[in-house]
Amino acid sequence: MKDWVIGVMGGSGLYDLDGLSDRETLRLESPWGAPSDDLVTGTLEGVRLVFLPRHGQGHRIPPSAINARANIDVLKRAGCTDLVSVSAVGSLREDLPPGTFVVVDQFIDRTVARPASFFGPGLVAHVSMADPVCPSLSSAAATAARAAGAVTVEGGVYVAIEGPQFSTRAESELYRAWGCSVIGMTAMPEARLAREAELPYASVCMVTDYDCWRADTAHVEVAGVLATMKANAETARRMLTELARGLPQARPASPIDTGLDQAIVTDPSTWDPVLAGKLAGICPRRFSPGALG
Ligand SMILES: CSC[C@H]1O[C@H](OP(=O)(O)O)[C@H](O)[C@@H]1O
Ligand SMILES: Nc1ncnc2[nH]cnc12
Repeated sequence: MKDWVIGVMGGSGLYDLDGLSDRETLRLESPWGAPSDDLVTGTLEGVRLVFLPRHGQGHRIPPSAINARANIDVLKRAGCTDLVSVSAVGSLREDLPPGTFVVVDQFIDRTVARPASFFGPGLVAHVSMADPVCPSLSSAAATAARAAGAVTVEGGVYVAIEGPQFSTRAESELYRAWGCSVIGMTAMPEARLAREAELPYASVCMVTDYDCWRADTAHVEVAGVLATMKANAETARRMLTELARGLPQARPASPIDTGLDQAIVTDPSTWDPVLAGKLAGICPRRFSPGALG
């Protein structure tokens, strides 16, 4: 077995993975509340995968109600070393038509109603989000998407909106003027929380529509998004197989693995013990009972 454990956060249209050997369902509890669903674990090309559909089976959970803290917490507790997110997105650029896979490398967060940190009063930390994705995992995901047959673009800015409504035309034009490439509702605060949980993160975005800015193109509607996702879900699954196949046996250490060492400000002697206990899931190295400090 290779020494990676890849968490896969499935988005709209990707509610399960097939082809896993040793498939098992895991129900994990989190001090942050209920995750979106049970985890499905199994082996693909010598790599352990842990799958979680962020909207839950049957797409029950809207973007604002996704408990991203619980989702990241249970993926980390399940032993994930890295996290690959798969998302449906609208395109804000002419040269990113539906069907394109964009492995984004930046985010603009316009969400307003979601807990966005594991930390808080009594235990303060500030991680860097300057480079919010892991470059090597993103590059491996892009190579895998190409091998799976997808037209793939490396790099791009994802603007995360609160939703659940799609954007107004003025907002869509504003995000284009800001230089955003794609638009979705879920990558934030997920990417922030993955960073706090010391999980290298890659975001593979599948373009399903042109949002509502493009002349002579019908504005985005859910039916079109789901139809395009259905057509691309198999490619996303192949991308994950290619990713697992391409990973080397040994996982190189990443600075993200120990990012909290530079980020915690609060003096350990004053840590809130309740919050420290909750944080043991995302960082046992610092917060498990035997390691406090
Ligand atoms: C079903 S269209 C809008 C929905 O799709 C995207 O979800 P995900 O990122 O989980 O693939 C978008 O963010 C919205 O949640
Ligand atoms: N145009 C769009 N806006 C927000 N989220 C989306 N997900 C897929 N298409 C989208």
